[in-house]
Amino acid sequence: MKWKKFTLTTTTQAVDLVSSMLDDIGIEGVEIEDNVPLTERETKGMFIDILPELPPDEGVAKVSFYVDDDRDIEELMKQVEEGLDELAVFTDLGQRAIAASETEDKDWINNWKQYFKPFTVDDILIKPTWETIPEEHKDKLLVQIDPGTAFGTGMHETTQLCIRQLKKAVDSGTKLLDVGTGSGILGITALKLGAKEVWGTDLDENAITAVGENLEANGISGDRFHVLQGNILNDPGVQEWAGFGCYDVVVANILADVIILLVDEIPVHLKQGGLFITSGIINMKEQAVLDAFAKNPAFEVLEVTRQGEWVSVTARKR
Ligand SMILES: C[S@@+](CC[C@H](N)C(=O)[O-])C[C@H]1O[C@@H](n2cnc3c(N)ncnc32)[C@H](O)[C@@H]1O
Repeated sequence: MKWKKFTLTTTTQAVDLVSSMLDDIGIEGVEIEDNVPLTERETKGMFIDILPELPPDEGVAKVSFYVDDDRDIEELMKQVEEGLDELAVFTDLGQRAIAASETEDKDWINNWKQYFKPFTVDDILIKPTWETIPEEHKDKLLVQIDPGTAFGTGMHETTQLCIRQLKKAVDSGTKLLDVGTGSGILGITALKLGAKEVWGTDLDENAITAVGENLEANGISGDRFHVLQGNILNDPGVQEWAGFGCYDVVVANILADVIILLVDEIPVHLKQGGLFITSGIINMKEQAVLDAFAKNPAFEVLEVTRQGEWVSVTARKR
């Protein structure tokens, strides 16, 4: 589909009002660029570990919106200008300049698919559901994934670190808890490796649909992978649902700060001798994660593995 991009230069204080005005006239999904640093809460909510260095905020913001070619652009821009006139009465709109850029061909939801190609993690072939199996990989253990809008194609280093640890940890009796399951890639790989059953949690509701679809794509029955939206860190309902003292392996590929909190929650869910495989840890936070494990007498760290700038820590419950 063809889209035209318009960028309004305005003030940071006007951004919320402008976005709401655009929404009122049927323009959804605006893009905002400014130099206002994210709050700690925003950073956590977006699962970002390292923030870019920003120049000082000078109160200027750019609000971009996309309009598809089918719309009457002249009429729409008239409505935008009228909306801005109304806002100008009670807020400073700054420059209020609108720039139109070249028409682009964008499919926001599906654009990433062109970068997701079949790849291997040792003897496992991870393949988008829509691609065919490459001839040279026909002998590999096949995992098919369409993450949809959930996280987890398997291409990220942290997912691959977890998969390599799962290969060592999983056997035919394994009951696995997959915290932050996303597309379900880790749980599904564990099932393909022979695990008996998986329980997965995620904060993201999209994970529920993604896991269901990916189980189907892999020919795995739904009663082997149970999934729940919620936070095992602070929701007694989720903790109860997952169950206590019953897992051979827990895997969590999230972020160092979340792993540090999980170090105190996971022991109650693991069997004695069970393994906690963690990743999502950027190398500069490796020591903080190791310190958290060292502080908890329930765990002994067995192995630390690394790929690129990412780290995985595997610990055993004593
Ligand atoms: C990096 S993705 C990992 C997805 C997938 N497991 C993989 O390895 O590719 C992290 C996921 O953890 C989820 N998440 C973050 N904090 C969580 C928490 N406290 N409990 C459950 N899920 C969480 C996010 O929504 C996201 O889907």
